[in-house]
Amino acid sequence: MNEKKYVSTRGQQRSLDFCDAILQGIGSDGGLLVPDFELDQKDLKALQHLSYVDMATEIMTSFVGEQEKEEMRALCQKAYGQNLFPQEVVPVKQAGDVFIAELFQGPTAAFKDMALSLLPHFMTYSLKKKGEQRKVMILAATSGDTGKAALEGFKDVDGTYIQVFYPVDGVSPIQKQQMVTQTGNNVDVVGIQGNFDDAQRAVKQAFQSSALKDLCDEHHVFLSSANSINIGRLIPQIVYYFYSYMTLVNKNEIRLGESVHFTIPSGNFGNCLAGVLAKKMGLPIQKFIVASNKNNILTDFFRTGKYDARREFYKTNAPAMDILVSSNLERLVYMMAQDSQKVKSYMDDLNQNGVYEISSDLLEKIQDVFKAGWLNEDEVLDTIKTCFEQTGYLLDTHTAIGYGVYKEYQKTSGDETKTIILATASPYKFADSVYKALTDQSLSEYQAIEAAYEKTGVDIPKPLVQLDQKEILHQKVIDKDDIIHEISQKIKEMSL
Ligand SMILES: N[C@@H](CCOP(=O)(O)O)C(=O)O
Repeated sequence: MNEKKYVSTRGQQRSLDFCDAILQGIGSDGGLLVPDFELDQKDLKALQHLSYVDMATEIMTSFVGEQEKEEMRALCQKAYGQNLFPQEVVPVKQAGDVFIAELFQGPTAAFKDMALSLLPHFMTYSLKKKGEQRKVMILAATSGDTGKAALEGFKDVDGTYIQVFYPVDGVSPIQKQQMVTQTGNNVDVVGIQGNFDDAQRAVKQAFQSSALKDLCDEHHVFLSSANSINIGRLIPQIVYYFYSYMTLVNKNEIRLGESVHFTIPSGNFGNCLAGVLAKKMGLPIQKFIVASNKNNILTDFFRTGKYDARREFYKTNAPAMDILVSSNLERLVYMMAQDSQKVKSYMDDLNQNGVYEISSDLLEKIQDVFKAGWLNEDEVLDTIKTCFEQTGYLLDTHTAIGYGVYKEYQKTSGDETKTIILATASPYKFADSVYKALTDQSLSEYQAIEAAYEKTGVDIPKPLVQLDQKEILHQKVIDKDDIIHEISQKIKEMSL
């Protein structure tokens, strides 16, 4: 009997085992699935010298059950032990007095690869375990990085079809080119006139739509998600918290058991939530420093307890974080409050009125562990320049936000606790902004890649080399209100 069960943050979903949780992707009540069991306390000493594959195996097993450990090992080996990542899956570099965990060494040069190289294996594993005969249609909303990583992960995977929606004017030119040139016989990439929140909202609605459910049944298809709403996206992300921590231990930068801070550039909040799970599993994380761009709704939330989405949406030079409805905050509130009724009423408030406010005792608990801050676009560019000049480390626009927010925290608090910043993407994915930051000159995206390389000597990730030469295969752009229709069209085509 598998005792690792998952329930919804909103309390109205029967409990599911790991495979059903992965396949279903989201709670049937619109909530997000969370573990309904005490998380294993990991023995840090036993993890200290493990390879990435072995560490991932240990962590995954905690969420599936000991009896499936060897199967987990085989999946982790496929994801991290072959040729998708370099030998050092997550290098931890030093930039001045901070440590930077480079999560962008995978096939699409963004941290989403850390989970999306494993999620497709979870998915096929679960399809098989459940004897599922239907095809799964994976939906993803993206503000730039998830889309490409999900496409790359799921392309040509048997039994799956993937459809990605991205804001046509809301991602970097490189991110867009990565998606619209995607090959594979089961992929669909659709631009929308709208923003990420529009795409995410429609995708969430698709899961709740009884008309779509009927259509799916008729065509022997079911829906799942490649976004961090799927618990299968979060679990693999726990591993790099442990791994980067152990790298510092093994380099004698910290003692085993010493507390550290993590700084996380945040949008949909999945990256941070994985850290919260790592902390619950015994990783000595003292604080999470949550970094935002001008869409600073998370900063306001952590400072005031009020989540107010009734505000202007900005397009910024850190587009992957251009998000106002940060899905995984729901999981955090659930985990801190342990009260699904409360979560449901907050989410009802958010959906109906665009705002909710948590109780003061809950805020106090959250503020014990979370600090938050944000940078505007000029500050992002200044930070890239200063960091490069002072340390020689080249940040992308999102990681620069993490770096800048951390530096401000360090200055104002005087807190010198060792800190790891999660680097979420290669600087070359945002080359025009990065080049502008370094030189104050504007170049087109592809010229900026070359020029930034000339200036810094930082290697250009292979997947971005000659990206501009690739054939454009996906040109479709639709209105944000037509997303559900587009999904239904694809369901019909899938069974042809
Ligand atoms: N920043 C993301 C937005 C979606 O986040 P996810 O972690 O829920 O997939 C992106 O780059 O698409």
